[in-house]
Amino acid sequence: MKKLVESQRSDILIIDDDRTVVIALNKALKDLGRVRFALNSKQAFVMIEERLPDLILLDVELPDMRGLEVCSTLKNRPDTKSIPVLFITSNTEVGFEEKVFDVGGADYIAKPLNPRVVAARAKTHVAYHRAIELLEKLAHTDAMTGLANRRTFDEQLAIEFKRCYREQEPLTVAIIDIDEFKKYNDHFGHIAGDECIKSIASALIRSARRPVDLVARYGGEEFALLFPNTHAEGVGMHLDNLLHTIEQLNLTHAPSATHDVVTISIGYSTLTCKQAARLDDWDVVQAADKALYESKEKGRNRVSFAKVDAPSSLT
Ligand SMILES: Nc1nc2c(ncn2[C@@H]2O[C@H](COP(=O)(O)OP(=O)(O)OP(=O)(O)O)[C@@H](O)[C@H]2O)c(=O)[nH]1
Repeated sequence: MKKLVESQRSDILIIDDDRTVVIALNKALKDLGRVRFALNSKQAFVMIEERLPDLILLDVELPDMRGLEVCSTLKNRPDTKSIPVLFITSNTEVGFEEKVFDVGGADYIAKPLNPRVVAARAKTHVAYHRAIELLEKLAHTDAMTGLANRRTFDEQLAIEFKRCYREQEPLTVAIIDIDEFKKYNDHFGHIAGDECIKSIASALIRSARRPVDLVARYGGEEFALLFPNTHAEGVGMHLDNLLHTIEQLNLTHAPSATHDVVTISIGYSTLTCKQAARLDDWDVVQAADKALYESKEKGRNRVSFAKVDAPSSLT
């Protein structure tokens, strides 16, 4: 893990309007990676959009916005909240230290700057940030396929469910299961079974239509797809195409299986914003699961749709 954390070049953003400070910091930090600098907060936010830095060194007093405000803004944005912010200050006011931590600052360095202290602190924070990012990634990724894992699916489902209600947009969920996979494993062995799951996972990710659509490994030989802002009609044809895509992978199935090549079954369901107002996010998954069961019952290698039922407490 240490190697992975250190392998990429880090990106450090200095936000300070004092050019002498910028020059001193650049000299102290250039060995740690790429150093960029902004002279005010407006410039800084543009640079952050271009690329998320691994560390921000922030002057407390900027010409257009207070450093504390800049830090609060960053900590309130999902994409920047985990970036460590190190304040640079000559402020000796009582209580200032608390203010830095109150707005989510990682630490502060007092002027006059000591280049070795700056470099040491920066290095520690970059390493922490990298390690946390890596852990986050590992916690949300299925190790075998590289797809999003069940945890990511559950989290994203909860987010999209709320959005469905708030923005009055439908939300479609599909569950996919590899057909007669036990026969595949029994015939070819577990390692070949893993390779088969990986091939299907790659095909599913290649077939994703939009960046917002989520493809996850739901568990075992099951996958789950999330289509935000999408009606059932918008997804049906795509799912039919997925059946063909998997068939065309031409993965030879076990001799005892119904089809010569590996196939999948799909169930899907759509939640409208009206339903989101009175149901749970799991109701749409349950409905998709019910539809998957129907696909299996009807002979596999097919797509079925099921309406979201009212929860038992409402029926
Ligand atoms: N190789 C491999 N096999 C897995 C993995 N996860 C689950 N399986 C296997 O997938 C098989 C699923 O079998 P079943 O649930 O009986 O279903 P099936 O044989 O696919 O039959 P249908 O779903 O009815 O078409 C089991 O043999 C599991 O051991 C995995 O990560 N790797």
